[in-house]
Amino acid sequence: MEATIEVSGLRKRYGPTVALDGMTFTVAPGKVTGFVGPNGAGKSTTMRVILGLDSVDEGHALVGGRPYRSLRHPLRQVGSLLDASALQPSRTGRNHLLWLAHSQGLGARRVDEVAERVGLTSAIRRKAGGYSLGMRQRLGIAAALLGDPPVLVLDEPVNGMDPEGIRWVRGFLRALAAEGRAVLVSSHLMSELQDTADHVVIAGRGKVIADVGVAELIEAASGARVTVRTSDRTAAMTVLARAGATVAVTATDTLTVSGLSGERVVALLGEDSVPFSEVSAHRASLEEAYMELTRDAVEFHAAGDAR
Ligand SMILES: Nc1ncnc2c1ncn2[C@@H]1O[C@H](COP(=O)(O)OP(=O)(O)OP(=O)(O)O)[C@@H](O)[C@H]1O
Repeated sequence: MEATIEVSGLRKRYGPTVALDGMTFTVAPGKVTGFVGPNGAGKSTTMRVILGLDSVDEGHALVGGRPYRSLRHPLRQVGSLLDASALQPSRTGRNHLLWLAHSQGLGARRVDEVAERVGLTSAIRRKAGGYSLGMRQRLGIAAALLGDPPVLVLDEPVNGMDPEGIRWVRGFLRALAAEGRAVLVSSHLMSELQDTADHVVIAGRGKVIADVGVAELIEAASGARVTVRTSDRTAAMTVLARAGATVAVTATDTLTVSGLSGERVVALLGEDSVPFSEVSAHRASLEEAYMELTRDAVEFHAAGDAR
């Protein structure tokens, strides 16, 4: 099976709420594709449609060229994690996996393999009800991997994980993609995808607002700006503004300059003997790039979040 996901023109309403408004993107094999957007952007609904759990008013989603519901062995073709807390608390982690494995004609050996792969071996015989959210996420990822599927769909897999867990998921997702799998992973925080995603699909109000490689996105958001570090901020601002630059103060000793090249900044500061310890091309963080793109698409802001 070709390891791809194709989402094409999905439209869906819940009464007056437009959940999906033409959502369209493709997930390629061998990459981690981050699916990012503010709350209510339509990420979970899209994932449910990909997995055949939700219907749409228009459009279609294909996995390996076919609708999920027509796949012969769906769990061997697509692994998914939608809600890590959806488990029976009195069952051990191992029994939870055994129950799923049996439904796919898989045995106990595969269960122990995936438990080991996600680092749950020592806890796998304990009741899942006593697991932390992070351990439940690992159990959910183990379940997604049971059928060794070429496509993975994971909804907020780092939710509730501690920094060590988050680091583990990042490396793990990269390794799964390096094995040639198509990995679609959602998050409402771009920063969670830093060092993980090769590509991002940014959603807002039910549609795609950017579908772009991470390197390209950072490059575009960085713009033609220059970072200047100086012990004489006032003098530097005066000289650079006089030459026509737009200058913003980004820290006590740091300025971000637009409208002049790095070489020109160095020359101007040199001519006026303004001290500086660094002049470099500004590099936007993934978070910064994301904020710029989603500014107009945010459905609502958290209370107290000034606009
Ligand atoms: N079962 C439902 N009934 C009514 N409205 C729904 C239902 N499911 C989703 N919606 C609405 O559809 C829109 C998209 O929701 P969805 O959960 O797909 O977004 P999301 O990007 O996954 O957000 P979050 O990060 O909060 O999970 C939202 O406005 C949501 O309130």
